[in-house]
Amino acid sequence: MSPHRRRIRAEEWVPIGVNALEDNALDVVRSTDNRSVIAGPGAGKTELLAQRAAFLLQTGNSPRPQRILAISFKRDAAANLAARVRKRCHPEHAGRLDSMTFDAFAKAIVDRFGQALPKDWRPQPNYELIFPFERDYRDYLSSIGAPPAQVGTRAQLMAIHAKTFERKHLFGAPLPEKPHVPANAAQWAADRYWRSSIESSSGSFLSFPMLGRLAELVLRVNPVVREALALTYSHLFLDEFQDTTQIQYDLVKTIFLGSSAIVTAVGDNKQQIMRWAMAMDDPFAEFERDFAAKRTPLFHNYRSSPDLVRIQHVLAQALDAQAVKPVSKTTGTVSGDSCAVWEFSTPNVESNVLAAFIVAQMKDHGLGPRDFVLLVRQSAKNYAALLAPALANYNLLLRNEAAEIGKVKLQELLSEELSELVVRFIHLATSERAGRSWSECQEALAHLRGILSDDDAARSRLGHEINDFCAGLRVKYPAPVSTEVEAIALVDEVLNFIGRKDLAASYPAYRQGDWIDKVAEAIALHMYESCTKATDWATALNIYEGSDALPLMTIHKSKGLEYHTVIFVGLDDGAWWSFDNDKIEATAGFFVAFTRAKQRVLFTYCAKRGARKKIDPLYKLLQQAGVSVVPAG
Ligand SMILES: Nc1ncnc2c1ncn2[C@@H]1O[C@H](COP(=O)(O)OP(=O)(O)OP(=O)(O)O)[C@@H](O)[C@H]1O
Repeated sequence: MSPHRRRIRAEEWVPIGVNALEDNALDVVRSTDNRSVIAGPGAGKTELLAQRAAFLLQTGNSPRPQRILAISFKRDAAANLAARVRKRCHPEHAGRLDSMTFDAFAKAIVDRFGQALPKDWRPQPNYELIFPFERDYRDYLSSIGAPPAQVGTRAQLMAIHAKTFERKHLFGAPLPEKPHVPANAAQWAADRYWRSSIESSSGSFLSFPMLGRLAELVLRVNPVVREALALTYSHLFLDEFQDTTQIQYDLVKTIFLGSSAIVTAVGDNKQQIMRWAMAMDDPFAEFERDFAAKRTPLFHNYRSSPDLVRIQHVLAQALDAQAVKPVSKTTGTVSGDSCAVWEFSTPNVESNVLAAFIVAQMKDHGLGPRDFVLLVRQSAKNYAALLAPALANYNLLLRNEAAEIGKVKLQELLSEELSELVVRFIHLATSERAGRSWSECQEALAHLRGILSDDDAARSRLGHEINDFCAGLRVKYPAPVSTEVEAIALVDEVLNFIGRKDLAASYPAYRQGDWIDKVAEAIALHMYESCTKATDWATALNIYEGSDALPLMTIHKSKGLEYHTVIFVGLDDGAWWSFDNDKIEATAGFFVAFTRAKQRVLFTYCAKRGARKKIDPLYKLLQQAGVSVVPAG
């Protein structure tokens, strides 16, 4: 049944696309107060948010013209939530959900209102985004010389750990309206850091944590803007709330605390894997206190088979002794062990055995390449170098999601609006039957150009324009491009047709700096790469989107995703070298990786890559759960 626009009475509303929701989930979907939902993996937390959006939009509980703001951690999680809502709601309803990442949200605020910041904090509008690492802070501290004598000494400066500098001194507290007069060496260094990032002679250089703090400040000192923003939203959803940083939480508080927006925060403490990136110790407790939110647990697991849920529970208890065992709502469909550690003599043998196994499983269970994921702890590129040729022997493509294309990560590139639009237009121009693409392209352009759905004349003109453009493109590019120059020209042509100005007007990220050019460059590079492996456009676009490629990614990138089979390559000290630094976070990472699987989890071990002494606790947990270690080649 296609979703309709008509308002549904709240009493008559039923969940869409799933058979049922557990009682607590339904209670949260219909709730009118602030809630925190803490539940294990696969409990349907993201699904609950999608259902709640549908409920609020379809019943009018989120009254027009107000909107719903959903904040996720990753671009694909944000896109996934929006897609689930689009699938279930009429476009006019789905269009009132703004689903984005925290970073995008903060950046959009600074991009829109940054010039209203107090002078000392006002960045140049064409600031550049930077991504500093711990070593950059270390280098900075050792490069800035000695503070003035009345403030402190160089020895005091050198005693500050780079992490403490970042967490406490740079971003630990909301920014004051006027910069502090530094009282000690750390404050002096932090103040200089901010000053040089904002006022350097070569422009402003801002990281996402800086944008978060600036966004909070601009709204705090401009109450009218803050109120307008708060009033825009009737409801706020916060997904993966366990990984919220103080910066993000302060921003949420400044905008929404005391506003009429109703907040729903969902997450799982056991999946907290971003403490290294400044996640708060216990964001749920603070949220419940500040927003008087009621905690509501969920008890089902809709993702994993009963046997995997049993093993997951052993891991869960290592992270939280009070964890309640969830009830699996699916059935096991694979024969043999649903989890094992496979030992290999060399990484080469490992790659070949895994490739053969995946191909056989695809055949046996009618699966596609994207039902599998190859997870690694880090250095995905090194693993890809071995695994890709082994898979290629079976005509399987590997897609390293962490690969950098120009200045953009592949995983990010593919969820860029511009990338999606360019692919749609090329598809429309180059395929014989592209009925759905045609209406998608028309819809997207009408939206960008502000053409209303009932303006028939403008829509018809737009239709002709699209047809003419695509006909021209078809003549110019009958086959996949064969040079990088050609790819750049093609992307440029499509981009100009879509309209840089209209894109910038609709998407703040494309308004700022040269991000749109970086994305366009990455699209062209990736398009060229994809074309080199194809003889026709359909195949080239397929390769571009990776719909038929097996994904390889780090644990961190796998958050929120799910696969039939998870293969974790390299359960050894080499990959988990920092295990001793934060055992809890490392175990949480292990838990996240494990819980992405619906039916099977395989770990691989190869002595050539490292011992398994440091991570013995992980092996012990598997042993405790009855998981066997077997020689596999
Ligand atoms: N009520 C339900 N009935 C059937 N399937 C469901 C239900 N709720 C969720 N699912 C399915 O279960 C899977 C897990 O749901 P979801 O991704 O929302 O879980 P989650 O709690 O956010 O997981 P995680 O924290 O592990 O990322 C998805 O495939 C989803 O479509």
